[in-house]
Amino acid sequence: MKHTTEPFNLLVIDDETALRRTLRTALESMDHKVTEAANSAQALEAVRRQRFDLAFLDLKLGTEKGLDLLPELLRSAGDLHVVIVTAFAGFDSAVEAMRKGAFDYLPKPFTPNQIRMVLDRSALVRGLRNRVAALEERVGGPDPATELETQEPAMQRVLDAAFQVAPTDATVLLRGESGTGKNVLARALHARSKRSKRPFVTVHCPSLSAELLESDLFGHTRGAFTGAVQDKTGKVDAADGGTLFLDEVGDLPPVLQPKLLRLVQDREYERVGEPIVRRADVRIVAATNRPLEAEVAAGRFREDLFYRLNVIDLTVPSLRSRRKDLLSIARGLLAFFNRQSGKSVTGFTAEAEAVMNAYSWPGNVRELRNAVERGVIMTAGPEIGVEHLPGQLTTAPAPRMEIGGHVTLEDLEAEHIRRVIASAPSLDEAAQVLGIDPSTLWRKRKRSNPPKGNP
Ligand SMILES: Nc1ncnc2c1ncn2[C@@H]1O[C@H](COP(=O)(O)OP(=O)(O)OP(=O)(O)O)[C@@H](O)[C@H]1O
Repeated sequence: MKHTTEPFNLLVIDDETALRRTLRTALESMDHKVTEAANSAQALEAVRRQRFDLAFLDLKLGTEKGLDLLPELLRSAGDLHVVIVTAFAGFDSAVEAMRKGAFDYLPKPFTPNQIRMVLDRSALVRGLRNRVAALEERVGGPDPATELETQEPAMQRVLDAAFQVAPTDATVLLRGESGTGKNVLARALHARSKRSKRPFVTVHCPSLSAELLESDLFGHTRGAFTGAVQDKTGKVDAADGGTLFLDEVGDLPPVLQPKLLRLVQDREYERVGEPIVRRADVRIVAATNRPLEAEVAAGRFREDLFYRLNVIDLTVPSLRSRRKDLLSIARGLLAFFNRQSGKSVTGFTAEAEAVMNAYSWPGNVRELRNAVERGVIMTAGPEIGVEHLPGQLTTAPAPRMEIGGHVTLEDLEAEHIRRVIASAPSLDEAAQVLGIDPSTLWRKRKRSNPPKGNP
């Protein structure tokens, strides 16, 4: 008998050994993984140690009552589906169990077909829940169909490496300037992994205070801190079986770094206010737009955590170093904004294309996306002209400076210094990245007279 859905991780809770074995045999013949528990204590211990998709719970557990265990099970494992099993198929106990949060009810004796129907329904509900979570993730803004094809060898190497590690569970660190598409690549990695049917969950490390971020990541129990009025599961739990994406991981507050290290290293964590060790089955992908080495050198990022995250590191190239891809990405974005606005703009004028090609795109693909969106809105004709593009494309033409290009060492150094300063949080840190002391940096800046607006 084969299962019709993905293999489940199942828990069978019954005090009678013979009944556990019968159910186990039936479930294993459908290729599911089964763990047994003979009483409440064993069941609770099991759900704390690992994640189960579904538990079969007998209403009669020797001297204990399955109905008393049900709320505790659900409290310990937020999204567990609990199916009540009983020989006393009283309507009242079924109603009571469903009221307390059971997923379904199986009266004994049941057939393999009835088991299969319950599992199919559970898979359907879980699949819908994952889809809702994925859609909620996108509510922040509709996403264009991202084009991962590239004409640039450097980008192709990144994509090749990314797709090679995608099916493994290796931790990946994505580096690259802001807006280069690290988020997009993280999703593509997940989509090509064996976890693709499980959730992809993003944690924005800089967006919350340390206290809220800890609860966002790991969850909390009621009363763990002011405002924690009820138990809450965290994103590690929500990502179980899937991928946890830690965006801007360099901004993770120091107090949380040992906790993240434990998660990355041992896949263990605790909810805030609950000293119970939980196990997480997540693949970790982290992203940073700052050189983490500088954060480590400045004592703001733990070195051991850095090494744990930096197992496979991939640097997404800036848009200015992907010139050959620029117009094809722009055309893909144009098609997207046409659909969104109901317009039918056919392309860019030759002059607009020349301006786009010459511009340095410090905000990378995000800036290009905004420029194309603006162009589609502003043009009344069939094409986007220079006048429809944002002003900075023409007023601040940055020099095109490529290593190995026709550029003096002095100009190259000045441009490198300008960019490091622009991405570092302070001049001291920029000096550290550059490997010079702050006074030398100050002198060099003065000499090269960088544009105003930099820190
Ligand atoms: N290849 C692409 N095709 C179309 N759009 C893209 C592509 N790559 C990135 N984008 C778009 O560019 C924007 C920025 O991408 P993304 O958020 O992945 O960058 P990021 O490197 O993670 O940025 P940050 O470091 O600021 O978080 C998004 O709106 C994304 O949809």
